[in-house]
Amino acid sequence: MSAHTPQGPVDASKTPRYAGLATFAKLPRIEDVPEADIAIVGVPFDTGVSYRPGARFGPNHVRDASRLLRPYNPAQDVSPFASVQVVDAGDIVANPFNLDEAVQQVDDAATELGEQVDKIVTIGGDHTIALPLLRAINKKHGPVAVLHFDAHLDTWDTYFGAPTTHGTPFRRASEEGLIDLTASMHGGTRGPLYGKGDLDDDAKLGFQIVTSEFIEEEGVPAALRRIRDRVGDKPLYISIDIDVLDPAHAPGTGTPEAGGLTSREMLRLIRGLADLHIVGADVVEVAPAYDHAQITAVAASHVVYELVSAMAARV
Ligand SMILES: N=C(N)NCCCC(=O)O
Ligand SMILES: [Zn+2]
Ligand SMILES: [Zn+2]
Repeated sequence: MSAHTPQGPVDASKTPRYAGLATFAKLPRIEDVPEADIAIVGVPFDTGVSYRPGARFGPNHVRDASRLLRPYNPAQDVSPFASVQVVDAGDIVANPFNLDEAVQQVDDAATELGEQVDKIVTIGGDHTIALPLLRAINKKHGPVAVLHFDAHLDTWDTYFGAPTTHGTPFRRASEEGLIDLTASMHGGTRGPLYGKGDLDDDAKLGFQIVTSEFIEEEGVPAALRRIRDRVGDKPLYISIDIDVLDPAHAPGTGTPEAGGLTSREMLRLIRGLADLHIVGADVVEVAPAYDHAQITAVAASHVVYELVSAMAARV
C-alpha cells in the first residue's frame, strides 16, 4: 500500500462537480501523486465489434457521469478513495486501424501499469480488450478465476474468420491458459445464440453459467452462493460487459439483448463479492451514441465505483 496519505477527489463542496476536467470521480491523475494503489484506465477502442460501433467513446462518457460519485460508499461501509490511493491513469493508446497492434498495445500498457499499481480497473472499449488485459494480469498472477457478467458468452470461435473480436476473448484466453477454468463463470447470460452448440462449446471449455433468468427467479443471494462456491479465494478477475444490464438500464451499448439485469442487481452482486480476492476488473461496451440522459454511463460509473470499493478493502 502507498506510504503517503491518499489524495482524494476534488472537493465538490468547493469546486462545483460539473466544473473542470473529468477524471474518474474527479480523482487525481496518476502523474499527480507519488504512488498509487488502484488505477482506473480507459481503453478507447472499438475495432472488434460485430454490430453497433462507438464504444471507443465509452471511457470519457463514463468519466463524465462519474463526476457525481461521492467519497463514502454506505453499501460497503468504505471510503475507497481515503483508504487507498486511487487514480485515473488516462487512456491507453490503441491503434484503431490495426487490431492486432492495438491488442499488443493494451497488453504492454496494462503490464507496465500493473507494475506501478496493485490493481487496475479498465473502462472500455469493446470486449476484445479483455484478452490483452488477461494476458497482462497472467504475468502477475498466473491463471485467474474469471467472473464474466455479460448477456453474451463471448466464447465464440471466429467472426468472418477473425479470431480476435469482442465475441471471442474468453475462447482465446481459455486456449492460452490464462483462465482457471475450474473456477470461472458467466453471469447474466441470455438471449438468442447461433445454435445449441454454443453452449456445449462453452461448457467444454469449462465455464459454468448463472443465467439472467436464474438471477431473476432465484435471486441475487442464490446467485452469489453459486459464484462464491465456484471462485473460492482464487485470484479473481471480474469482466463486466455493460450489456449484462437490461437495455432499459443500459441502452448505450453495441449489442443489446432484452431480459437483462437491473443496475440494482448488478451493484448487489458486486457488493456480495467484495471480500473475494479481486485482482483486476473491466467494465466494457459502453457506446454513448445509443445512450440517453447518461443512463448507461451512470450505471457504468457506479459499477466501477463498487468494484473499486470492493478492491480497496483488500489492497
Ligand atoms: N461482447 C459483446 N458485447 N457482444 C458479443 C456479440 C457477438 C455477436 O455479435 O454475436
Ligand atoms: Zn455482451
Ligand atoms: Zn461481451
